[in-house]
Amino acid sequence: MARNDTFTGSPRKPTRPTRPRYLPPHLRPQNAGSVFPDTDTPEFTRSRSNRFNSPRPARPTGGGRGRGRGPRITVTITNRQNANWVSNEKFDELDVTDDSSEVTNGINFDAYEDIPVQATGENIPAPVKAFEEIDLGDALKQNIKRCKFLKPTPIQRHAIPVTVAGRDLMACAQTGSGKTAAFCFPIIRGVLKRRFSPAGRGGRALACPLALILSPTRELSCQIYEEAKKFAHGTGVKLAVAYGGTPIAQQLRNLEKGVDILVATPGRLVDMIERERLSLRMIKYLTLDEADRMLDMGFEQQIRKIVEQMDMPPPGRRQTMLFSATFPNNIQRMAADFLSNYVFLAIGRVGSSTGLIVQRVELVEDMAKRTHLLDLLSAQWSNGTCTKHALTLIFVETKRGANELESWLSRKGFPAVAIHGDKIQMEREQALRSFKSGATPILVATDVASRGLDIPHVAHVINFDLPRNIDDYVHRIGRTGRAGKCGLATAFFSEKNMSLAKSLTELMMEANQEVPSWLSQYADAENYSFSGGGRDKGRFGGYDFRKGSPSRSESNYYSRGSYNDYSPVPSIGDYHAAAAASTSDGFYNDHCSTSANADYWVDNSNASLYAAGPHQYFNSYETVVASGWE
Ligand SMILES: Nc1ncnc2c1ncn2[C@@H]1O[C@H](COP(=O)(O)OP(=O)(O)OP(=O)(O)O)[C@@H](O)[C@H]1O
Repeated sequence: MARNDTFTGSPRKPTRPTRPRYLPPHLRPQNAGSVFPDTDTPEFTRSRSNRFNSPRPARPTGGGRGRGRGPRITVTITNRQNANWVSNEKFDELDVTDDSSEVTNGINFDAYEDIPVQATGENIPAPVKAFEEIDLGDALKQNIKRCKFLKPTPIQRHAIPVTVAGRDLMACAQTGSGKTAAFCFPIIRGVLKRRFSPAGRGGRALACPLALILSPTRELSCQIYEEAKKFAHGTGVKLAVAYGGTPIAQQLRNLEKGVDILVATPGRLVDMIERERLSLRMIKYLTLDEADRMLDMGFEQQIRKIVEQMDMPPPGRRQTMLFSATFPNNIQRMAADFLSNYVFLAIGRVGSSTGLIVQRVELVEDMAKRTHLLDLLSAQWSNGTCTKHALTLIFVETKRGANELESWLSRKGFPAVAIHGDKIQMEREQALRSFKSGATPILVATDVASRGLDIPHVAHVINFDLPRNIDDYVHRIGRTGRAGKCGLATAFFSEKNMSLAKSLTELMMEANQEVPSWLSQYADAENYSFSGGGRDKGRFGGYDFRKGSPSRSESNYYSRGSYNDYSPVPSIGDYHAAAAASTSDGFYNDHCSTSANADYWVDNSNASLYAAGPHQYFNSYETVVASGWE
């Protein structure tokens, strides 16, 4: 924090000595005392210290603190006697952006109609076009309006009717496309309908929630909890969150107060069950967010224990929802154990890397990465595109690497903070807060921050070290380009990453990105050697593994947003399968026409971004920031 105090010129006393900041000669502007001169202004200092000193926004403005994208507006409440005032006031405390301009500015809902959708399973409930079409209850609907969710996103349009109808679901949709609400709304609705049932709920010492939402990281669990709290505001539905790294006592006390919906990470959940403070016997709704991660080798045992070996009702007696942006076939197969007569939904164009994210891959030797990063950040700075409203998230491979890069960047005058699994929870939370607020506009992270986190204003994701697995890449770059906004992702590709060349090339091609010729050559070479890190055939957005390779006759429906449109618009899975089988049923042609219509949920005002060639790199970046983020 001391470093950031220096950077912003905050009058607060630093808690530890300020590090001297070196400014490389090539970065020295004529009269700058900071690498980020705009944040040195008294105005920024003032607003930042306000934010830190007061945990809540000043009233009677309606502007929330947090997750907003774009400038906030001040809503003056003219009638404080209004019956809604108290309720609205409390809602504001829940970190809701009250920027009425942002929804229409940032998200182009018209582009929804072009989204390719695949749904398989028996008797699939029809999708809806508006939240009003679903019986969600008045209180929940009011909260949806307060959140400025004017229209459901494609995953919400298709998934909510399925789960409201009581069906199990395996859903695959692009990063940042609104999956959280897609599982929260039906759960809250269901809990509201059930919670007054006379069935015993355990009593004070034993908490028996009706719904359990599991996620792989503490930060993601907290985020889902905060989001669900907004949706459940004023409904009487009780929520609690349980995650490791913090004392369990307070979390147990919260459970004692009663809990309908519990959001948890697996480890802490098991701990609570083993202490006999929590029982899963009343669970009616089970959600695994980032389900493929939850069922991969790292978590599978724990999840099986929770779902199969504790007292949770079996499939059929509970409703199970699995959500992710990626769903490899082997994981789908395993996940099927947890489901009963489920609907499979794949929503999104190709790959989970939406056209919203401009992807760049640069060939950089390991030894040269730091210099290259410095050049990149310097260029951003000179373009004014590394500010509190255009954050940069840098992924590295190891915890040690994260610490080292954080220190090095700070020494070079770039305010950075690191997050990784070896930091204590308080440090992790502080780092994230500082990054989100823009006080520290660069976050260096391991994969602990790669999934699910919805941080407004992340304009640039840099894969300083590429991950080993293409799915991790998809999730990492998905921290930008969210909710209809544009973003930029840059990857440093070195010799170590050869095994990723093929899958990366495929992914970029699918997302209409410019693939450097050297990368294509590596990908070709990889074809002749091995295919480690490659994608399963027909995987993302993929097809239901129960059906094998997709074909028109097998699938229940393919559509572009409209349920009645049965035209076979393929997803990436279809694309691969079609390529592999050289089918003649028009997949390729259809795919091409889909590609031409590439803008899923795209802010069309950023069209120039997509036309930008390699030499327009920073110009295009500027476009992202100018029109997409601020
Ligand atoms: N219907 C909607 N209208 C407007 N904004 C929405 C809507 N649904 C979701 N959002 C916003 O979109 C953003 C991304 O949503 P969310 O975090 O649920 O994405 P996700 O699909 O879970 O992403 P990831 O795959 O990275 O976990 C959030 O800020 C959320 O508030």
